[in-house]
Amino acid sequence: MVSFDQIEFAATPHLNAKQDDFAETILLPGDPLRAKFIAEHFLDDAVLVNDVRNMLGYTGYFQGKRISVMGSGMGIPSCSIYAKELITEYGVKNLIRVGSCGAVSDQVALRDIVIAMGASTDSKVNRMRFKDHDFAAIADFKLLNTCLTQANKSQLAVKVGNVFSSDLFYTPQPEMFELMDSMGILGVEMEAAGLYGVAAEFGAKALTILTVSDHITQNTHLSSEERQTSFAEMITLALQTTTNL
Ligand SMILES: O=P(O)(O)O[C@H]1O[C@H](CO)[C@@H](O)[C@H]1O
Ligand SMILES: O=c1cc[nH]c(=O)[nH]1
Repeated sequence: MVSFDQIEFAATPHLNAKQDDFAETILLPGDPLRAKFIAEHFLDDAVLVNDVRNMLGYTGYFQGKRISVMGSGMGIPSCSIYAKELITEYGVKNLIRVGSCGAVSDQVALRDIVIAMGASTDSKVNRMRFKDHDFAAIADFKLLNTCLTQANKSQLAVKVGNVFSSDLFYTPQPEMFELMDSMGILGVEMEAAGLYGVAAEFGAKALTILTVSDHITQNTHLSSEERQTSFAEMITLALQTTTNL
């Protein structure tokens, strides 16, 4: 029987891209089909660089700058695997999540763009990496500042603040939504706190930009087709941000 150590991976257990296939900056949507959509509609000369588990990853150019985009999967464990391998095995330095989220506040509406300055969570991952203490999972200031400057320049309204990264999409604690609203949570999603923890642990910069696809407390939703295709403003904001890094 062949042991795990004896298996020769093309690159990592989860990525079959060649050493310099990824750019220094990568956009990370949860959905690999959103990565394909971004590559096909927003990048020039995009080539597929990863297809392990159909977690499609591409590298191309935006306004002449080399940029990658890849799905990260759903949830902190999946996103953490890809973020860690991209940083430590491929030298990726800037990771920008472009995701969807649910809103819990009447001050936040469907299609709003939320930038996660920080991410609260019910996940234990950052306590695992921080000796059981509370680690403040925050965006990299340079990425955040560059993104906000770009949003202002584009006259694009964004909401900036705290989000909640949940381990369970189907939560057994719906009473949390009211508390989240009262504590200023702008959106509920499933990766930001983990992505920020991985970036801190392995020395990279990370930012999360979200589009509100569901209003949890108002029970309104974008269709799945809209979720995949209607995030143009957020994607453009993320890509324009990368040109100023
Ligand atoms: O649209 P994405 O980026 O996948 O983000 C959100 O959507 C998924 C849940 O439907 C979770 O991954 C959550 O974080
Ligand atoms: O995690 C998520 C993502 C989108 N919408 C939600 O309600 N939750």
